[in-house]
Amino acid sequence: MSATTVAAASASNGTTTATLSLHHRRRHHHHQPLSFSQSFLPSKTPLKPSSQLKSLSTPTPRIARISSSYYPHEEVASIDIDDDKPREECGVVGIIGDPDSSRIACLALHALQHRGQEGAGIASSHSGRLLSHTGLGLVSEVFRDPASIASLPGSSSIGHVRYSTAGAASSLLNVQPFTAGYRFGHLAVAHNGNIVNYSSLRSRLESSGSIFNTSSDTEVVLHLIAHSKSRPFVARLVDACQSLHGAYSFVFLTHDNKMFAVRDPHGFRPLVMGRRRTNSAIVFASETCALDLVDAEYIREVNPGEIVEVDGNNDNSISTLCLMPQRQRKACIFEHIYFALPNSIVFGRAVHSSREAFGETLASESPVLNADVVIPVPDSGFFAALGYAKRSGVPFQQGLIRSHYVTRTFIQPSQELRDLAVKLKLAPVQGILKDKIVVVVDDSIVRGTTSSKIVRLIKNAGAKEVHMRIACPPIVGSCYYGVDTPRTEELISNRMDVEGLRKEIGCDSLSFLSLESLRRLLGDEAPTFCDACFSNNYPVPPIENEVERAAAV
Ligand SMILES: O=P(O)(O)OC[C@H]1O[C@H](OP(=O)(O)OP(=O)(O)O)[C@H](O)[C@@H]1O
Ligand SMILES: NC(=O)CC[C@H](N)C(=O)O
Ligand code: SF4
Ligand SMILES: [Mg+2]
Repeated sequence: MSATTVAAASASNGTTTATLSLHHRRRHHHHQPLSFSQSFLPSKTPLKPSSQLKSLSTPTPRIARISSSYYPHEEVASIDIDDDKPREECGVVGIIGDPDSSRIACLALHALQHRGQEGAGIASSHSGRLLSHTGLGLVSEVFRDPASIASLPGSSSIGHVRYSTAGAASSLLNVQPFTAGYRFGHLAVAHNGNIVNYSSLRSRLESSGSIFNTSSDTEVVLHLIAHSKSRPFVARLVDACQSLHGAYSFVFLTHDNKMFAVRDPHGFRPLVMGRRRTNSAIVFASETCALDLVDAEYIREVNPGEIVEVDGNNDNSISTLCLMPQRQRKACIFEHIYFALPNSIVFGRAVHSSREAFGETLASESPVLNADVVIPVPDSGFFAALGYAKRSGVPFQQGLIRSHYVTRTFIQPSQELRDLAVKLKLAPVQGILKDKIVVVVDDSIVRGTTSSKIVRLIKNAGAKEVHMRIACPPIVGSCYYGVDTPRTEELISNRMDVEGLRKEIGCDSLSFLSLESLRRLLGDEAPTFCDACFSNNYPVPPIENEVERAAAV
């Protein structure tokens, strides 16, 4: 049994009652009951679809101007959506050298929909102008009307799907790409990540005259570019990025048909580059699954600290520049655990293989004696469960069926409604579960709500014993680099030990993959991954964000 495993004293399968010796330093020990105060609504309901179409071709002011400010009346009330999960991250795309660039960008955004469901947008460069269309909701909602794509002509486009880390989730103003005018022309940006020193940068910029139009951290980069005195554009970009701390995978598009893909020196967030097989258009995307969908062959990652420039006026010529002195890569391991799609290659590794390996090791570390069946918690627990079953030799079955019409985001006010929410999303298969010793494998536990509901469902379906196995270590720290995990106090593994959590969830035993095993599985590359949400070792000190989050309580 691993050091992060605990079994119920009453478990009759041979697992022993464990005394806890967790590897992870707990900063907070609030032994309070979970507090749930949400309302039950499907995810799409609260986000009133709203969109805006705009063209930037007017004379330019001295400072950066965010075009969405032209439509302040379209701002909608801020509504808090599901806060008990790690929210996905954003997804970015860029296509240059394709006469149908906005349509291809839209397809690529569909492939990245799992990375953000709050808003979507595309900006294109056409005849010296930037055009854009952004809206709240899913890609299919924002681009439902074919006229929206038709209104974005041009051979280069960038796109974005958003899940907010800074700035109101339901504000149309915060939906990217942002387009801005300044003294050298027009510029659009799409960002995945989170700028840790955003507040101090914003204060500094405001004291020197900048007027901000959004509450998003991303906007600071446009002001920094506008303030830079360097030339050409790429030098202004370097200037701006040198002031940023934290995580950024950016795609920029200029009015004169140039595209710039940039990754922060630690390379927290993924960004890959490919080439369309049909017409050699260059494609940038957060994940390779987007390249696959638009028939682009994978070329390589944009390297940490690198700027890749593609000149659409010069036969898509590519030049690259190292952004800053080399730092150690700190790629987000949570991409492999939960966020990325299993069919993507992220940070040079196949996501499905990582998950299978996590599951296999979990099976070796935390076996369940006499288990009858291993079942995954769909969707993201699938490959870890497969790995667990393979290593343990216990049959793999689909004991929970997931509805394809229910998204990840649920808001529920009471226990009855939370149970109903899970019933809508996940249905137990009684024939597989009844009278069985069931091993349930999920990728992660954040607040513990999903796990407790699932255990109840499976027990109600007649299971004899339910053993939860989690294919990552306990999450004890918030993320400041682009994953909007709840505040530290809300993370259940920060509020109780594994035995407390097991009781809360109501299962017969509970085990997590240990941090040591996770690192061992990454081999020589382990030091090049960020695992701060498990270890509290933050590669970029999150002091400013800590202060902000505390103030926001
Ligand atoms: O402990 P919790 O706060 O409940 O959060 C953890 C759960 O949330 C995620 O699933 P989600 O339903 O978001 O997405 P999925 O369908 O892709 O697994 C994750 O896979 C866990 O199942
Ligand atoms: N998750 C993300 O990458 C979000 C990007 C940006 N920080 C925003 O809040 O819009
Ligand atoms: S803190 Fe966790 S979620 Fe955030 S970048 Fe690091 S590993 Fe990823
Ligand atoms: Mg899940």
